[in-house]
Amino acid sequence: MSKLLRKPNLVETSPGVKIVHEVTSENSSLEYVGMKVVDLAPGAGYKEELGKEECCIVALTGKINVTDDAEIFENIGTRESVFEKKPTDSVYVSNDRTFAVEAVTQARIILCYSPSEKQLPTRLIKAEDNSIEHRGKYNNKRLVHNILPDSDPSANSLLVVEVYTESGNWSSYPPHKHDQDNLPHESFLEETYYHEMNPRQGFVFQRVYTDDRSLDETMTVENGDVVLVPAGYHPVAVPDGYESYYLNIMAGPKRIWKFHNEPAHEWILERK
Ligand SMILES: O=C(O)C[C@@H](O)[C@H](O)C(=O)CO
Repeated sequence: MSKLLRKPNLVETSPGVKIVHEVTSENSSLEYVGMKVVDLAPGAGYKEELGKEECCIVALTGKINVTDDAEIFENIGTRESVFEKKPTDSVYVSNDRTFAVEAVTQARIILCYSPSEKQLPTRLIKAEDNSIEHRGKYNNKRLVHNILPDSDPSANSLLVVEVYTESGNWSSYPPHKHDQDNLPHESFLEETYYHEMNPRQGFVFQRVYTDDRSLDETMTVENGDVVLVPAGYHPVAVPDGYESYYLNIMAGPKRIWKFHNEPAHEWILERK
């Protein structure tokens, strides 16, 4: 059984609140990245007291209200399905604060965590604040919504991004890694992938492998699955007929996304 692939496992913790995924430093090998995927029925509430970790609350689908006890952000969230392919709203909350989320409509939220010591202001990251990128050509085309890129100083460690890969295309490709603290050449960042497919019965393949192949897993990933990337290259291949969406959370000792392409496959980028 794969150590890196997590299937949705819905646990109802209170009426209308279902934890779909929970990745922590206790139940995984990750030290810098944690995540929760939470489903909320209309009117249901989820509250958390953060310790020494920061959190980015992504309104993946549906509408929610979010408060950190000082500010309230009402009716945030922009889409019913991620495949509407429009950016959504998120809220950054710093360590040692409390936050509460209330669902206005049926909602799925993703809570992205990383260890953090220094308090920063709570921030509403509006959908229109996301920078949008179209990357790649031929069968390497993808659409990116940058929620918390390294150019945005709102967080201490967290980097959060959404990626759409077209049918029959590849992403995180040519294969790249960021598992060495060796700037300016490469940064060390752990990563998680939360995947969805359209139509939902689709699947993608994701390979996670290191140069020495001490880690080398190729996974069949289905709708709602999470893949952990503690180290190594992590390309995604999408079959014909299906579109892929994933949300990446990255964090490490330095908040810089500097990746290293696998030299054998870098020529992909040189094509005219
Ligand atoms: O551009 C892409 O294909 C997306 C990836 O860069 C993805 O966000 C990732 O692997 C980050 O390290």
